[in-house]
Amino acid sequence: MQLYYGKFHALKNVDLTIPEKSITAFIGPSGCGKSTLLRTLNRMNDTIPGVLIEGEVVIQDRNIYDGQTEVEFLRKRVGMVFQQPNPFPKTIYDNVAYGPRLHGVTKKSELDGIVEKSLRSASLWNEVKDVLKKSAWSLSGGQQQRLCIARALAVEPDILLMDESTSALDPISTTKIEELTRELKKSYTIVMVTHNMHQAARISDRTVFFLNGEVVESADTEQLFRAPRDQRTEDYISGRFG
Ligand SMILES: Nc1ncnc2c1ncn2[C@@H]1O[C@H](COP(=O)(O)OP(=O)(O)OP(=O)(O)O)[C@@H](O)[C@H]1O
Repeated sequence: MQLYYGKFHALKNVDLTIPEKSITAFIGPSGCGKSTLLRTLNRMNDTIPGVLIEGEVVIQDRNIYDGQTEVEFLRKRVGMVFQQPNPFPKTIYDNVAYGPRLHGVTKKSELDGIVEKSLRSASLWNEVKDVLKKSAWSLSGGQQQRLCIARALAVEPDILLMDESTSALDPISTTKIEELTRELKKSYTIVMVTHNMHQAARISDRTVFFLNGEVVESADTEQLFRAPRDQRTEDYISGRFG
């Protein structure tokens, strides 16, 4: 596929397959198009004026740019977690219940179940189970980020997009989210953008290296870091630029 911001050709001939139930990391220097591609996977670029996308992005046998796929379909199938934790100014409970309520779940017992399950999946339940009615903003940054993960999981997506989701966090919170991500890949397909090559090497199964809007190399993480095929990948991972 191709993506243009006006005249600027931001993604060039991107042809990728992202395996299910595994972690794929996008790496590359600032401005190479990692976040643009991530946002293409849930059509978050739709709202940016002047964006033109050519080609197909296929999720579960559907080209999400076919003109028929509703954004609602994507919002349910594809969850996203951002760089800065961004819980709503609501209680912990209401943050997690937000998506299910939007999708029509009203029964309290059902919502209670979803909230507990999602918070457990995000490894946050034990820390918050007694303070569910407290404001989400009373949590630490790392807890807020796990709450955002719980909020994303509450609508039972298949795919979880993470855009530098640990870069605003301290090392302990980062480790927690990395461990959590490893656990989540058993049930979800995870695509993450990271500036941190060590993080990609530590937790991802596949790594895609971008440069100037192009995919230079896409390979099993272990292979890409041990024996990159392209000289530019080698230069980047050995710290010669970026
Ligand atoms: N809304 C926009 N309008 C115009 N150009 C944009 C827009 N968003 C991104 N770009 C340009 O597209 C290119 C790719 O940006 P993108 O944010 O995808 O890169 P990135 O690899 O994620 O960078 P970073 O690591 O710094 O976040 C950059 O040259 C950027 O300036």
